[in-house]
Parts: sequence; C-alpha cells; structure tokens
Amino acid sequence: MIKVGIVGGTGYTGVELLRLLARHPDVEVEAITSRSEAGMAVSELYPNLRGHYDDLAFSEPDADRLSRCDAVFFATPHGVAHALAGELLERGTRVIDLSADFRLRDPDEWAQWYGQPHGAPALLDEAVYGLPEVNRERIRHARLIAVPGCYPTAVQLGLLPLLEAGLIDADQLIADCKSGVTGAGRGAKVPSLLAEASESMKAYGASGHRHLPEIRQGLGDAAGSPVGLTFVPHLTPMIRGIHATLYGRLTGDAGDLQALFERRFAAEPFVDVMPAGSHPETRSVKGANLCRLAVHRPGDGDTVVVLAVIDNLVKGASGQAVHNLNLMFGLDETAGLDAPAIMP
Ligand SMILES: NC(=O)C1=CN([C@@H]2O[C@H](COP(=O)(O)OP(=O)(O)OC[C@H]3O[C@@H](n4cnc5c(N)ncnc54)[C@H](OP(=O)(O)O)[C@@H]3O)[C@@H](O)[C@H]2O)C=CC1
Ligand SMILES: CC(=O)N[C@@H](CCC(=O)OP(=O)(O)O)C(=O)O
Repeated sequence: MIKVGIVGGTGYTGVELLRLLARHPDVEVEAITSRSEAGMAVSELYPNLRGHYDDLAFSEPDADRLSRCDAVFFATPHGVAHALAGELLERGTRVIDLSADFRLRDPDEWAQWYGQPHGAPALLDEAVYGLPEVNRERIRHARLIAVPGCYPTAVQLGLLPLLEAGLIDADQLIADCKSGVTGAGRGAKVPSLLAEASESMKAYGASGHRHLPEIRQGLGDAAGSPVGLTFVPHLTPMIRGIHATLYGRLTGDAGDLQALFERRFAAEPFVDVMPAGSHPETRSVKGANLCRLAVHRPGDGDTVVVLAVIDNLVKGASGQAVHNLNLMFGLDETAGLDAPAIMP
C-alpha cells in the first residue's frame, strides 16, 4: 500500500481527497492535518466518512510524521507548500500540491499575482504541471506536482485541440466561466453566505484574476507562442461545478471540429467529447473526475464555441491530484476515480 498524508484535511479539497481515496485499492491515508481541529476524529467532522477512516484523527502539521508517507497532498492556501515541500522532497516524500504554489514557472509573475514573494523558487525547475492530458510522461517521473487550478483545467482542455492544430487566432481567445461556491473554499466569507450567493450571479476579477497567467502559460505552450486571452469568472448559485464557454476565431478551413476533438481525447479516460450539438451540464460531472466537452460552430461562421464542464473539487482539484498520484506510482490511472457522476 502507498502511504499518503494530507495537509489541510478540513477544507473542501481535503475532504474530497478522503472521499476519493476511501475507494482507492492501493492507498492508505497515514496522516491528515488541521491546526484548528487537531485531535478531532475525521468521521466526527465529516459524517459521510463514518466507517471508512474510523482510526484517523486530524493532527498538527508535522514534517517528521508527514515524511514517513510516500506522498503528501497539500490542500492548503497559497504559500504553505512553499514552506514544507523542500524538506519533504529531501526526505524522499513526493509532493502533490493542489494550491497554486508551483503552477507558474516565473517566480516574479507568481509574486505579482499572489501578493507575496515566491517562497521556494529553487524548486520550480523540477515542478511538473499536473495536467495529465498534456504532461502524462513527465508526471510519471515527477517528485513535485503542481495540480492545475479549477478554471485553468476547464479552459485548457477546451481550447487545447484548437490551439495545437493552429486553427484559431491565438491573440483573441475568450473564456467566460462560471463557478460554484465551493470554489472559494470552506472558510467563512460573506460572498459565500446563502443569502448572498443564492438566487443571484455575478462576475468577479474581470480586470485580472490570478488564474489568468496560469491559463495563458498553458495555452501559450499549446500554441507555441504567447496567447491573448480575456478571462472572466463568475460566481453562480451552485455548490460544485465549473462551466466554461470558450470562444475562438477560426483562421482558415477548420475541417471537422467534432472529429478533431474526438481524436485528441480518444485515449483520455477523464475527458468525454459529447456528440455534436450537445450542451453539457455541470450536474453531469458532479462528483466525477471528468471533463465533458462539446464543440459548436454557430451558423457555420468563423467563431468556434467550446463548452466545458467539470466538478471544481474533482477534475478541478482532488480527482486530478489522485490521477497524478496514480501516474507517479505506476498504478492504474483510473484507480479510485471510476465512480460516475451523481444525478440529479
Ligand atoms: N475549492 C476548490 O474548488 C479548489 C481549490 N483549490 C486550491 O486547493 C487549496 C485548498 O482549497 P480548499 O480546500 O478550497 O481550501 P479550504 O479553505 O476549504 O481549506 C484549507 C485547509 O488548509 C488548512 N490550512 C490553512 N492554513 C494553513 C497553514 N498555514 N498551514 C497548514 N494548513 C493550513 C486548513 O485547516 P486548518 O486551518 O485547520 O489548519 C484547511 O484544512 C487552495 O490552495 C485552493 O486554492 C484548487 C482547485 C479547486
Ligand atoms: C468561486 C471562487 O472563488 N473560486 C476561486 C478559484 C478556485 C480555486 O480554488 O483556485 P485555485 O485552483 O487556484 O486554487 C477564485 O476565484 O479564487
């Protein structure tokens, strides 16, 4: 069995890791941390896990205990993995970071968007961006994984086929994205209150969101040169889910776009290209490690519209993190990740 630790176990991505790993045949959770709930049994805070982790309790983050694990997930706010990852790697423990600490290759750009100096620039060279549909082989040999953000996962998967094939104008991309409130984490915040978030919808970060440089970095790699992107996220009254509506301007003969998408993702276990004319729903991926995509060309004009849905906590975070673990340890890629979505 592979022994794993989770730093930040009381948060939404932490408990989602526990839910997914409860069904994983090759993984045992050895340590789970929380500073605020240290000493409490996991099943007391999360009754959905009763019967699965009966001997597991939250403990203070402790490098000695974590370094006894084969791999440690960081499900923590930005900056926490910077402080601990180096020591764990030196002691032979692999690190899978769900935060943004190692996603941007340029530490100055990271400092600019995250409002603090980068805490571990020496580790950036070896960090692998954990989008398996792009970096599968590098992930297999990685010691340090930067799990992509939720919006960046949906936007990149939706636009990659078009950019890799050079079919759209890479200077004029638009990503209009909607997120459920769990995207903001479990900490108490006024915009996440029921009375604030329900029966209403609003954009935020329209003039610059911290996922913009991350998405631009990934799409630039796919296009082979820097891209121009307008990215506008919205908060919507749902608990889980990301819906991305992506627009690109075709530059020439596009050919069969449906066939292009089907070919690009044919071997991918966690990307579902839906039949032509489909409109994927966020609820169709709720709880599942899956991105469902549909490609449209309204009126056969020169605009291509891609619709992408994921569960922000699964394909957008914890499920993708487990997929990376499976690749790093040579396990079946789908281990622990084969449950279908919950509908309705
Ligand atoms: N929510 C989402 O949809 C997604 C989140 N992410 C990223 O994953 C990370 C976790 O997100 P989420 O689960 O939503 O966050 P939450 O706010 O829900 O949980 C954060 C967790 O981190 C712990 N924590 C906070 N500060 C520290 C610290 N200084 N040292 C150690 N532990 C700490 C908290 O426990 P305690 O304070 O008790 O120690 C808590 O368990 C974030 O970086 C987030 O941006 C990525 C993709 C999607
Ligand atoms: C609704 C909401 O607030 N969403 C979060 C993004 C989700 C997230 O967790 O960001 P990372 O993937 O980079 O960690 C936000 O806009 O900041």
